[in-house]
Amino acid sequence: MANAPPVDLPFARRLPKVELHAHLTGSISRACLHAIWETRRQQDPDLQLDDPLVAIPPGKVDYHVQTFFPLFSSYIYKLCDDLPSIVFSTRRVLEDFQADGVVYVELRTTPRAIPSRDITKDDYVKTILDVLREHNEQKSNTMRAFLILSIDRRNTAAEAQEVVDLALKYRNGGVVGVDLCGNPAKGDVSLYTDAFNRVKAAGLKITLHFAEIADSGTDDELNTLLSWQPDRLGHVIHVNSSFQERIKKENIGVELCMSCNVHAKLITGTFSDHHFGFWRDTSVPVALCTDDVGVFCSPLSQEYYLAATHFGLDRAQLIELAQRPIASIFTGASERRRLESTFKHWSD
Ligand SMILES: CNc1ncnc2c1ncn2[C@@H]1O[C@H](COP(=O)(O)O)[C@@H](O)[C@H]1O
Repeated sequence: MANAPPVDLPFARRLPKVELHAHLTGSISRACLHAIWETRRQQDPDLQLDDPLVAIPPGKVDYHVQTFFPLFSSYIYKLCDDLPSIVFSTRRVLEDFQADGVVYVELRTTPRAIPSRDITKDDYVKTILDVLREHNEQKSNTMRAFLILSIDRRNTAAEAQEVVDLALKYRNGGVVGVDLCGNPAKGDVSLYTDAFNRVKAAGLKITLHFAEIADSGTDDELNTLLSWQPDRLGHVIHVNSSFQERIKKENIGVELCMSCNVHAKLITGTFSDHHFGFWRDTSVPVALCTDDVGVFCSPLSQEYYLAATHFGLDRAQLIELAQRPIASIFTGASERRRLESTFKHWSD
């Protein structure tokens, strides 16, 4: 590769990629939301929801903590509130990741009941797992997809236990772990200690949103989160050197979402200031991730391209970087072997 041309977007797209931090509802493209809105409007001409292309204007990516979370509760959840919309959007999300060269994805989603349509949290999870299974069984598909269930920081301790119940019920049906997500400005995480202890005791994997904002990066909160023995951590922004050392010592995988962090102003500065620059020089598994490609509009190929551009990586270094998440996938040996073999046989 001595004289290989510099990394460009087509190369980053062709590169096999592993996506470990993608919220299902946040990964729905505006075009897909628009298609759902068109269908819903045909069924119900009195539909009281704006066109997604108006509610979430094309090109707008500057959502921050105060505007980002309401986008889901006040809009997208209302639009995607029946099983056909959930099936349609999940299929599209899988197609979009695969078309971008992703070969392995662990999507995550918060179990959602929709009482007005008689949909339980169990129905919601089962519906998504059916779509994932249908995708994985299709031999021509080059990407395999698995599911992480999220506990939202707005959940009560009992609701968190319900998520764990579902994760355990469907652990042989495609659920590989449990996440803690939601507005980092809300909630007291110690409420979920029993729930995550149950996840760990059952042998399921744990990933946690970690120190996304200064308020959720207190020593108290981070000590509680680390006491649950997470396998991976998302964002990892407001982390002082003593927590960095613990993460390194315990070799916990880090899921880094550059575009989200820059556009949502979760970090100070821009791409070249991102803490990817710190973690890339450690030996922990590093995974570049999209977080919410439907909102921040940067597919995984672009995240790799941005890393190459802002941190001076050549093609060989990018291929190496793309393999770093394999050590921290939640599925185990057979998928790990498949991914290692994919990279071994891949040539540009
Ligand atoms: C900025 N980064 C983030 N930090 C924390 N939580 C986030 C997030 N991005 C998304 N979510 C969580 O994922 C839900 C949408 O997908 P699902 O309905 O679960 O599939 C949001 O409601 C939010 O709680």
